[in-house]
Amino acid sequence: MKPYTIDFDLLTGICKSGKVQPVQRRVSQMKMQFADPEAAQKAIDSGDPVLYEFSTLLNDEKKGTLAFGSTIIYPGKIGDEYYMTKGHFHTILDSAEVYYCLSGKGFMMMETPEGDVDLQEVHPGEALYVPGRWAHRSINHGTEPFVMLFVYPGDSGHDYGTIETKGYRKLVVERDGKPVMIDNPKWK
Ligand SMILES: O=P(O)(O)OC[C@H]1O[C@H](O)[C@H](O)[C@@H](O)[C@@H]1O
Ligand SMILES: [Fe+2]
Repeated sequence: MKPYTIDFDLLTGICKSGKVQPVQRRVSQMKMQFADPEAAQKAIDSGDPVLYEFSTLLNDEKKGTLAFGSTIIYPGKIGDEYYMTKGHFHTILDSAEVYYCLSGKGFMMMETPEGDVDLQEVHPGEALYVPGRWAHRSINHGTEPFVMLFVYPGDSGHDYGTIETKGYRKLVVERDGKPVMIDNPKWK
């Protein structure tokens, strides 16, 4: 493999050269992850908005490589729950990941299989280190797109199943105009 460079706009996270194509996720792709599936269905019926999109350079997906890219979580809510990513553990559970916030602001919701929970707010210019073993989900509680660069080991893989079946232990919802962390009533 040869070295290469790639552009990411420092505000929007968009790769203008088209060297990497974004993947979009809409409400219909994660209806059951929201606390209020009826609110999700309403959003689907009225145009099924894009919640977030990400552009990943996967490279070889082999041990020793790095995958990297940008992710954009759009502002909005489903019921009183903010737009967020599906979230995942890494298949190789002890694989870490670094995020760097380019613009907007938001949270990273993290939890371990043992039940530790950590919520970190990130602002432009801040890097976040997600150690191995921590599932991670990005949440936009702001009014602008929440944009981050990320880097993780190329062979780490994505385990979505655990989160899809169990859910996250905690949710972030809006109460009196402010984000608050609450227990997930549907957590199994
Ligand atoms: O994979 P999701 O939980 O849907 O999140 C979307 C993307 O967001 C991140 O920034 C990760 O680094 C990517 O690996 C991930 O695929
Ligand atoms: Fe990840």
